[in-house]
Amino acid sequence: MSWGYKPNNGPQKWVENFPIADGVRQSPIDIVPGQASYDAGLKPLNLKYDPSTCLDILNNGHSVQVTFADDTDSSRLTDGPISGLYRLKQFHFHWGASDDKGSEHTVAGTKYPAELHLVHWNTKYASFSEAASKPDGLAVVGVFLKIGGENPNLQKLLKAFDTIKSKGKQTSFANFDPSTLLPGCLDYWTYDGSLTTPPLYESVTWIVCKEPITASSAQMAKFRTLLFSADGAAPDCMVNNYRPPQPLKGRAVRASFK
Ligand SMILES: Cc1cc(=S)c(O)co1
Ligand SMILES: [Zn+2]
Repeated sequence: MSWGYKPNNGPQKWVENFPIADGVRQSPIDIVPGQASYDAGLKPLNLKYDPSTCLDILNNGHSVQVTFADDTDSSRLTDGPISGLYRLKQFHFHWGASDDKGSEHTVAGTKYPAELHLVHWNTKYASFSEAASKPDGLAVVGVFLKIGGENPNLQKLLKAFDTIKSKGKQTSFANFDPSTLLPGCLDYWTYDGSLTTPPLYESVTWIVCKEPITASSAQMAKFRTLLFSADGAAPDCMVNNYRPPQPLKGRAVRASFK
């Protein structure tokens, strides 16, 4: 039985096969704005994405993921809390079965309906997979989704969902600019954490944007038409693919803004 989000294979069980689930820098966390310390030394995020690096969109059985060509520096993150240059590898989402939950990070206990993760890897290493297990290997930009007006930039993504409904489905997906999914204001919180899915490597510098982007309730419903299950298996709706907040264990959360 492989890991998932059900009572018998979900976040409460992951520690059985991935003991680091009880580690000292696990993600996500509850971000308490009043306890975050403003750090004037934090630089603004510098994100530059080249839509021509967009390759395909995939249902990997845990989320919907858009993958990028990472053989050049043309889609990358610099500055912010990191040093060096991190290349964009993929982005994906976590969401709930209803609009009242779905994000992984929470803000003073508040859950958002979904959370976008833009995954970047440190080019001091030779590849994503080499970087993925290093303490400074990854930088993930998290963006909350809140319910509001229809988001035209999500539409292109959502239209592809019908062709990747079940686990293992993948289709080419070109010329998508992930910067269209970023909020106008790039104020952020940052802390040292981990992947939020197994293998839960403690390799992520988390960069969580304070400002959410919007999605309509109908657009959120579209995410919920995806399936955890493969073609031919009993259909199992892909919902609640989020890990709940983990203990802070003394970590500092810094804010790039006052
Ligand atoms: C690499 C990676 C990062 C995150 S946050 C995730 O959910 C899955 O895979
Ligand atoms: Zn994620």
